[in-house]
Amino acid sequence: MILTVTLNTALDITYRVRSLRPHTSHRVSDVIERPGGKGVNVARVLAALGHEVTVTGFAGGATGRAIRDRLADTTCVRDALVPIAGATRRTIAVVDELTGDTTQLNEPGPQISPTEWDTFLDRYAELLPSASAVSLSGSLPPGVPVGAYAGLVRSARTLGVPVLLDTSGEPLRRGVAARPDIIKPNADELAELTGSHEPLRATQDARRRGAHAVVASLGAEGLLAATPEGRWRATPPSRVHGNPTGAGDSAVAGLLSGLVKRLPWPERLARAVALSAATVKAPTAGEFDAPAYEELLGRVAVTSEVIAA
Ligand SMILES: O=P(O)(O)OC[C@H]1O[C@](O)(CO)[C@@H](O)[C@H]1O
Repeated sequence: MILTVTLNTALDITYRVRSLRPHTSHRVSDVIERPGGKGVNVARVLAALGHEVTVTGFAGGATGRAIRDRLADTTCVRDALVPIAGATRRTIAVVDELTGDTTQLNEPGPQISPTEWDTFLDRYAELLPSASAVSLSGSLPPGVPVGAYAGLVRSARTLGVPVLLDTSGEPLRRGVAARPDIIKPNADELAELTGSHEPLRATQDARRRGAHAVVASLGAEGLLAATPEGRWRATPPSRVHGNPTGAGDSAVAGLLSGLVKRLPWPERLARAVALSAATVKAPTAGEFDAPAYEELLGRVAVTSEVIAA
């Protein structure tokens, strides 16, 4: 099975409004709720691709219950979330129907006690030996140590389980130093990590800091990868309009799926870009449009990248 870790799970709420304008009140035309947090989205996409997935992290309160009830209905996804006293957060994505733009509001998440953190570490240690790969995704809720991902990366590497890290800021900086197999920062996260706003050089720099492979998500421009086997750029055939929430998580699912199937890097990247674009096309955060994925897959351009001297 593939293990996805979401320490800060969320009940993702998507609101559609006619036109979003600050300092005014809005009538919401449509509300959709779904289990979220980055690793939960990764799990859902992996399951849709036919993989067996186990989800771990924390869940509590009515929001946590809602997530667990929905996960129970998701084929191929096993719930191994650790119960907590606090309540799982909500995130709100507001979709502006006129422009198609999305505004995202993410709550910080519940306080995690030292005992709850220890319980999670025991659960992770139990699950790791049967995982073919693990993803560590998203922000850390209050109370979880800032070096948490670094420790989780080290445990996976000790057991020889390939580990992908998708986070930001100091948890990313420390996690990279623990030498994960793959990181998937967006352009801002990569620039913050390396101090470089030139993505190709920044991906190389992130590798020098410890990541074996770096796959940067560059929005509409697709993915840029620096790996031990080479450097590639993977671009969707045309600009896709829609809700980008969860597009990065779908890219992570594509990379993990390709990893466990031992596909060559260019094929992994093509899948990741097609899944990401098909997620933007789907109306709800964290879902992908399956026919669009099949159609886009053959039309993603993957080209080798050379760094100018
Ligand atoms: O953990 P964060 O970085 O706050 O991200 C969480 C959010 O990101 C998303 O996964 C989209 O990538 C949403 O589902 C939402 O839950």
